[in-house]
Amino acid sequence: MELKAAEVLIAREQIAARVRVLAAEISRRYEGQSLTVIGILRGAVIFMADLVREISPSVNVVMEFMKAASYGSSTTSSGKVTISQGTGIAVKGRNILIVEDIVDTGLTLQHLRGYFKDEGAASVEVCVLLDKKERRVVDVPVEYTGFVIPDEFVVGYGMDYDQKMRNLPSIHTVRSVSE
Ligand SMILES: O=P(O)(O)OC[C@H]1O[C@H](OP(=O)(O)OP(=O)(O)O)[C@H](O)[C@@H]1O
Ligand code: HPA
Repeated sequence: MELKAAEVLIAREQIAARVRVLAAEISRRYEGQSLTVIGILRGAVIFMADLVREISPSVNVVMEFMKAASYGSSTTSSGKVTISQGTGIAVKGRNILIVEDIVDTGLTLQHLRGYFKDEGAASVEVCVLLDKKERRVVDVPVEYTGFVIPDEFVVGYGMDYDQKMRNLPSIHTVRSVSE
């Protein structure tokens, strides 16, 4: 099936406004401290780039990236999540903020939270732009959430369908090209 972007679900201006609010909360929480912000490739890249630039300079931000893989079909996860590309940093004693574009089943975040805890992080928090709450299969804490969205496939602002449409500045629903 081939899909294309349909209606705008969240416009770029709405995203920008919400990112500023999230960054302000994060700035208050980590004022005067160091914070290692970990973007989960690839979907989080654009959100993370905008988020870190809105965090106050009074927070000492370090940027890192990692990649997680979950086995299963493209739309359902089997529950087996692995870190396919780590950061290479020593996690012990750091304040970690995991940045994700979207939380769906929650399995990826559950695995990543566990990983950073096990590695001895001083603190672990999560910031997601979108939360598809209805899809959750595990109860995983998310400290900072941009928007709760319905169970609809979305693209843009970093999110893809078949690696495409990540570059769209707004978040869109999709429809089949034949429609
Ligand atoms: O809550 P879950 O069900 O675990 O799903 C969320 C994960 O799925 C997406 O990544 P994806 O595998 O599509 O990779 P991408 O970021 O490269 O698009 C998203 O970026 C999260 O990492
Ligand atoms: O709606 C979505 N779009 C893109 N990637 C995703 N990964 C989980 N849900 C989605």
